[in-house]
Amino acid sequence: MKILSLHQIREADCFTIEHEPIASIDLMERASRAFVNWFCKSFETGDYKVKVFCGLGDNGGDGLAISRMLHPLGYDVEVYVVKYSSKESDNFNININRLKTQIEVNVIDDEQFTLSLNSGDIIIDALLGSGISRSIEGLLKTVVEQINKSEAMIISVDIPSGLLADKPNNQSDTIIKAFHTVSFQVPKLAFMLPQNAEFVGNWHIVDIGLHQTFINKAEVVFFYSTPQEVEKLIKPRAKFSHKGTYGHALLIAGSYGMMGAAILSARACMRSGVGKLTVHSISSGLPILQTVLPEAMYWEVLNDDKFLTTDFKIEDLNSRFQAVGVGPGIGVYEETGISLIKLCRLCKELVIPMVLDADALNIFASQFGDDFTNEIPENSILTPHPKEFRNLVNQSWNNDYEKLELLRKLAIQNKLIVCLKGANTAIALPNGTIHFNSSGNAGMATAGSGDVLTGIITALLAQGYSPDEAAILGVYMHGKAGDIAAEKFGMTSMIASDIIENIRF
Ligand SMILES: NC(=O)C1=CN([C@@H]2O[C@H](COP(=O)(O)OP(=O)(O)OC[C@H]3O[C@@H](n4cnc5c(N)ncnc54)[C@H](O)[C@@H]3O)[C@@H](O)[C@H]2O)[C@@H](O)CC1
Ligand SMILES: Nc1ncnc2c1ncn2[C@@H]1O[C@H](COP(=O)(O)OP(=O)(O)O)[C@@H](O)[C@H]1O
Ligand SMILES: [K+]
Repeated sequence: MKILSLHQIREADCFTIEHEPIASIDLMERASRAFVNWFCKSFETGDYKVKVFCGLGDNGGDGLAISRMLHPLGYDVEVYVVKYSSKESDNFNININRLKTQIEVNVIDDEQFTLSLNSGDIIIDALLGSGISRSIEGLLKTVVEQINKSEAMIISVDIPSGLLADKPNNQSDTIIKAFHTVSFQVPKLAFMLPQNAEFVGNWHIVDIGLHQTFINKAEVVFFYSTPQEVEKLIKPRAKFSHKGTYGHALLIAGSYGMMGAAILSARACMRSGVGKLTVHSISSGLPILQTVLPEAMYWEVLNDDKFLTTDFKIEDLNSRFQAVGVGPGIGVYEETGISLIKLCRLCKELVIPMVLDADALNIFASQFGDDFTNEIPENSILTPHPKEFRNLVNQSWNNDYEKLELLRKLAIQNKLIVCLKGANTAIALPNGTIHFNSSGNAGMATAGSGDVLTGIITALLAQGYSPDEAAILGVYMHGKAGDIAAEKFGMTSMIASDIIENIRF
């Protein structure tokens, strides 16, 4: 799903009005109806009040229309209009006239006003929408602060009032802290970013029928990968296929005291459809590996080191492996760094796709400085978490928008696929697009879950998925497995092994 810029959202509105054609006020009616449908599915009527706070622009117009629609459905609706200026939008004025015959409208025009808000109330925030052009001040600020202080559940229409849709707010900005945000047609970039989580809450998209011709043609940088879109990438298994059809993966993982990382990524690799898997690890880890994962083959480090010190040769890899995953638990030893460089050079020469994770990335950051990317083959997949990413780019950022720009730059300039992990993992592709993942949950913030991801993506590369597809599909299936695990065990109790056991291709 495309994430349109604010400018494109306005253009999509205008295009729809002109080409459907539909009057602007009727489009507002449709948007408000879509919100109301969502609301009715989510909340039954009861002995609580729905307090709708409206601004004076079109977002306020939505709030008025929503109030008019909810009232006859049996909801106990109270309407508040915050009169922070003398200018109302046309659609606001039409809707206030339509509403007035039905419900009394409370006007807030004095900063001394104290709102009476109870914990059982539902507040609908229709103060400001995507038309915000400056920080919230004065009367509006007082109202937003009182709403945020209340214990009522806040539901924002389109976007939390005060939040900018696709650029950073000032740290001191006053912004509604919604529990739910119900947004029209497409998600906003702001929803994807950790810095806005406390404002956006759980977000939902409702279809308001903006013209598909416009949306299909719109050129965008950011995408939200919906389950429907991503699951289409899964290749069915052919009836007469055999293990050779699904590739042979090499996973290089583990060191003394870190064999768990190797086991987790290897198990996840086997669960993700690879034909054959060889694990390269230290020889003292061999008995553990062979016991817990008899499906895999092993190639141990010959000298009995506690870490990887392999002098990789072309004949070790040539015509054997279709994908190489390296990093989980290998440690950041200098000797391992030398082996890693040899490995990367051979993979580049033999054009074997790679996944680089965890300590492989830490080695690059600590031993190879700013030139680290010269050694990484083009089209490799990197899977850093934010701290590993910071060390890799050797730069910090003031806000999440700057972080995304650094991510894009890394992917474009070096022709890499970089998965910046976390909630809504951001996958940057060499073509400059960024794809946000839709699956996963905070239960995955547990040791070893990143190792699982490395195994999954390595398996997909070995099966012939392109690096772009392997990254997008792998991250999604990892999150989906985490979601199933969370349902079974609870977010707090689930562990990385539970993610593996619930991978479902
Ligand atoms: N255009 C359309 O066809 C549709 C628009 N819709 C709604 O319209 C919204 C956008 O409407 P608008 O563009 O009128 O924008 P807003 O409703 O956000 O209001 C913008 C108005 O408030 C003023 N303003 C901006 N920042 C302010 C601040 N900090 N303090 C005080 N006043 C401020 C602006 O000068 C402008 O007059 C969307 O978020 C959505 O809710 C929906 O009804 C769907 C259809
Ligand atoms: N709050 C969260 N919501 C969704 N996914 C998360 C969350 N926290 C972590 N994850 C996922 O869990 C994995 C954690 O990886 P990582 O930090 O490398 O863990 P480890 O190093 O312990 O293996 C990543 O895929 C990340 O996207
Ligand atoms: K709003």
